[in-house]
This record gives sequence, C-alpha cells and structure tokens, in this order.
Amino acid sequence: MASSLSQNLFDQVSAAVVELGTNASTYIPDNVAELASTLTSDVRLASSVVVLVGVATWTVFSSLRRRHSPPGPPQLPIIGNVHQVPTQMPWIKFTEWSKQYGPIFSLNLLGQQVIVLNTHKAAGDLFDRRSNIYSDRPRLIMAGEILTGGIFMVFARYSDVWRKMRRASHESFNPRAVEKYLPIQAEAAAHSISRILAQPESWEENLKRYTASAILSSVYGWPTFGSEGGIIKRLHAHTARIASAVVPGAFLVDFFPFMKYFPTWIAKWKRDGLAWHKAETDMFEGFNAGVAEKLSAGEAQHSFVTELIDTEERHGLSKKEAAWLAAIMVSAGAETTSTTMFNFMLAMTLYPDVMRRAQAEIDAVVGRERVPTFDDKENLPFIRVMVRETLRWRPVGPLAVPRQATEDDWYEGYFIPKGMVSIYNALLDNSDREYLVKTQSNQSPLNGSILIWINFCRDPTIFPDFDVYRPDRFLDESGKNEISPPDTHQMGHVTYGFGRRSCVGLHFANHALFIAIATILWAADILPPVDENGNVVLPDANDCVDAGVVVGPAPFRCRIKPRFPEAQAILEAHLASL
Ligand code: HEM
Repeated sequence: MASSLSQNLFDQVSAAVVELGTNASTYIPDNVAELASTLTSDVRLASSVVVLVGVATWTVFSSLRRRHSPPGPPQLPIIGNVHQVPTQMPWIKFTEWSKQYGPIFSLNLLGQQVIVLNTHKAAGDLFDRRSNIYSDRPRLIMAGEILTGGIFMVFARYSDVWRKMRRASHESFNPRAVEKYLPIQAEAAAHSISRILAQPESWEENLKRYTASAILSSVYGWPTFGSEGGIIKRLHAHTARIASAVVPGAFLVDFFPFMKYFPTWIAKWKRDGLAWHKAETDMFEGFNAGVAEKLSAGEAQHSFVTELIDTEERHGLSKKEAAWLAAIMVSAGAETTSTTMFNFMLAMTLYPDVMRRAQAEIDAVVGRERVPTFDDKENLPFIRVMVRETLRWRPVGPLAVPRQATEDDWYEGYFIPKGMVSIYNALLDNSDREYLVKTQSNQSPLNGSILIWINFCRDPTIFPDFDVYRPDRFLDESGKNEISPPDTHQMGHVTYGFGRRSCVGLHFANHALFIAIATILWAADILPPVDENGNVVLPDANDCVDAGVVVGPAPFRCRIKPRFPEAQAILEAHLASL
C-alpha cells in the first residue's frame, strides 16, 4: 500500500518537474539539442555511477547503524520503510511489527530513524524516568514554525518558550488550581444535560457545546453556555489547519528545510502560512485584550487569562505568547474531551449493566431530589473509575505527539542517537480484528509517520479483557479505592501521555468528564436505538472516525430518556439558583 507520505511527495515533486520541463523546452534553442544528445550517454553513465555509489554507501552506513538499532522491517534504499506504513490506522501495522520484531522496533522514514515503543515499561523508562532527554518534539517547519511561530505549546521544541508556557499553564491547571473552575464545569454540564433532555437527538452537538463552553469560560471568563456558538467551528478550523500541516509530505519545506528561507514572493505556501499566523495572532490577542479591558473596568470574571495578565511579566511571556497560550488550552482541550464523552455514550449503549450499576450508586449517594455535585465525588467511586475506563477503553488521542532525543542514549542494549524520533504505540491490540475507519479529513495527521495512537491501554498482558468496558477493573476489593497498573501514573491508563510533556490539562479534563457522566446518568437512561419492529440495533463498537484531530466513534444513534419525570425541572431549578 502506498503511503500518503510517498504519494504526497511524489505528487509535489512530479508537478515541479513537469513545470520545469515545460518551461525549459520553451527556452532551448535548436542547435543546443545536438550537443545535448551527444552528452546524454556520458551523463547517463555518470549518473548511474553516482546512484550505485550512493546506494552502496547507504547500505554500508545503514548496516553499521542498524547493528545497535532496535530491529525492524527490512528497508529500501533512500525511502526506508515509508512504503510500508499504512495511510490509515498505522498502529495496526505497528502492532503486527511489534509481534514480529519485539516491543521496541525501529523504522526508517526517508532517512529519519524512528523507534516505536510498545510497552508501558519502555515508555515509562524513557519518557518518565529519562524525561530530561526525551522531552523534545521533532522539528515541524510548516506547522510548528511558519503557521504557529514556534509558540504552539503542543509542538513547541523543548525550549525556553515552552518552559515559560508550561509553567504558566501548570500554575493555573495543577490539581489544586483547577478547583476554581469546578463551578463553571458543573454549570456547563447542567446546561448541556438539560438541553439534551429537551432535544435528545442533539446530544452530540450539546456535548460538544458543553466541553467548548466549559473551557472557553474557564480560559476567557466568557458566559457559560452561550458564547461558544461560532467559536467552536472557528477553533476547530484553527486546529485542523495546523493538524493538516503536520501530515508528512504536506509541505516540501519539512523535507528541505532550506526552503524556509525562500522569499515570500516566490513561495505562496509561505506567504499564506505567515498571513494565517498573523490573522490568528490578531484574533487571539483580541480575545486577551477584551479580557484586559473588562479587568480594568472591574467587570472581568476570574479566568486563566486574568491570571495570565497578572503573571505574564513574572513568567516572561510576551502579549503574543500569552494570547497563543490561552488559545492552545482551548484548542487542545475542547475536542479531546467531547470525543471522550462520545466514547462514554457508546459504552452506555453497549453495556447497560454498567450503566445500571452507576445509576444505583448515584441514587444511593445523591438521590433524585438534587443534581450531583463535585462534593459527591468522594462517595461516587464507580463514577470515578468510569472516567478512567472510558479513557482506557477508547483513547481519543491518536496524536501521541512524538518525542525527539536531545542526547545520545542507550536503552536495553540499543543505541538511541540524538535526534531519534520516538513514538509510543499505546493501543497494543492483539485481537486481529480490523477497525472500520471512515476518514473525514483528507489530510489526517494519522496518515503520517510521526503521529501515532497511544495504545498500551489495550495491552492484553495487563488487561486480558481489554476490549470490554469494565470500570471495576480499577477498583480494589473494598470497591471504594482506585487501583492502577504500573507506569500508568496512578490513573490506570496513559491516555494523557508521559513525563514533562504529558497533558497539562488532564486534571481539568478529569473533572469535566466526572461531572458530565454523573449528571447525565443521574438524569437519563442512554439506550441503544430500536428498528421499526422494536428490535434493538447495537452500534458497531469498532466503527471509528478519524476527524483529523482526534479519533472517536463513528456517528451512532442512541435513545436518551429521562429517568424520572422531575429530572428536567430539578436541573432547571438548579441552574436558576446559580
Ligand atoms: C480527554 C481529554 C484530553 C486528552 C485525552 C488529552 C491528551 C493529551 C496528550 C496525549 C497529550 C500529549 C502528551 C505527550 O506528549 O506525552 C496532550 C498534551 C497537551 N494537552 Fe491534553 N488532553 C486532553 C484534554 C486537555 C485539556 C482539557 C487541556 C487544556 C485545558 C489540554 C491541554 C494540553 C496541552 C497544552 C498539551 C501540550 C503539553 C506539552 O507539550 O507540554 N488537554 N494532551
């Protein structure tokens, strides 16, 4: 199967060659043609020699290099393994290779050495325990430099600007600090579930609005459930533009870095990219300026940006960096969380017994006369582990953003040279079942060599029944306390990544998932659809969609019914009391 990478490159290079050829023939005078034909055979001979020498050198060099490299599939000269990496869901191929070559194997993608890690331990050893040398990201010229000016935190190099951004975001999103956002999250959840009860068929849209609204309100202090409308589409377009630029082969400049210095009048891609960066910067700076104005008028609600305004000098952040940082928190947080909620809804339609057990816990602790709150969390262990199990069962983050080693290193007898890209293949799925994949975006970052689904969440040695949604796998014998396998950061899964580059918004996300799950299960039953004869039609659990940014379930229907007649009125009274 041809990879998108080689296809993209091939298309771009052939277009350039055709254009060059067409232009050249126009200018060659007739008397030069004769001379050219006598030279042709000599040139052919010389170029054959050059190619042969090149191939021989490459073979010797690569065999020396591979002596200490992790094993991997045989490579072709120049392109390496590019042609073998599938355009769709590459982790299936990676899982196959891990069975053949072992849990740590390496690939060569157009000269770029890549290692794929397939165990919790290896990823923990490198990304957690040696994170001082495994916290860099590979260079992405178009996505990371031209479009986002080196300040898009997710792709930022392990640099001073990343450190400043990480410090500032950690200060406002660490476990204690996120507590100030709890009222916003609870209000947004109650709004969203109330709307879902009123229009059950719009559950998907309302869950999207929920996560966007909660994060926008927390970051900018905008009113909860009301301001997110058009901005959701706008931010999705923002993230999708960046994601599409990450696709290997989408821009030649990522293979030929000197092209970055082309003047803008000959490089349209660069001109467009810089113009886009400026427009996005203006918009984000406008958002922060709006908050600053309200703050000086004494009208601003406390938010991440009001904190940044107070602390940006201490953190050494410029206005532009602060504006991008705020926007990144929204774009990294909204879709990841709503897609996790879609997976939860899917699980409920497929596992009614799990839903009943959760509802029994809610009834016992909360009752039916008030909505659940964060104060109930302590007494709702089953709901807490549903959050973990949802993140484990279907990790939405195939964008396990790759790492790059900043120093030479040895691991398990293998040499890992500085500059080696490491990716972790976290969806270790030993069932040989195929995923049905529908691609909504033509240019998915999944299609590339460096962006991979995280996957240990389905490691059969740790979770023998990995494909089953079973939250109580994370409860101890008392049924009250959470347990976690090693190297899962006391969370039971690695869906939020590893070490210094792990998700900085994970505590916010865990709270958002908890309150939405508790509220919807308190208010409603989530049931599979029925056909015209009343027979249950179960959605296909393995039918997933690569939306370009995250992977989630393919659209499916479910029936949402209030559990008791007063649910809607209680939710509305609750909202009115806030
Ligand atoms: C269920 C929801 C979420 C999932 C599954 C998720 C997953 C991830 C993953 C896998 C990474 C890369 C980790 C690594 O390289 O090891 C990441 C990074 C990041 N996430 Fe999240 N995330 C979620 C929600 C959020 C939220 C709510 C926010 C903001 C409030 C956020 C902000 C970020 C940022 C800024 C980074 C870049 C960190 C860095 O490079 O230093 N995420 N996330």
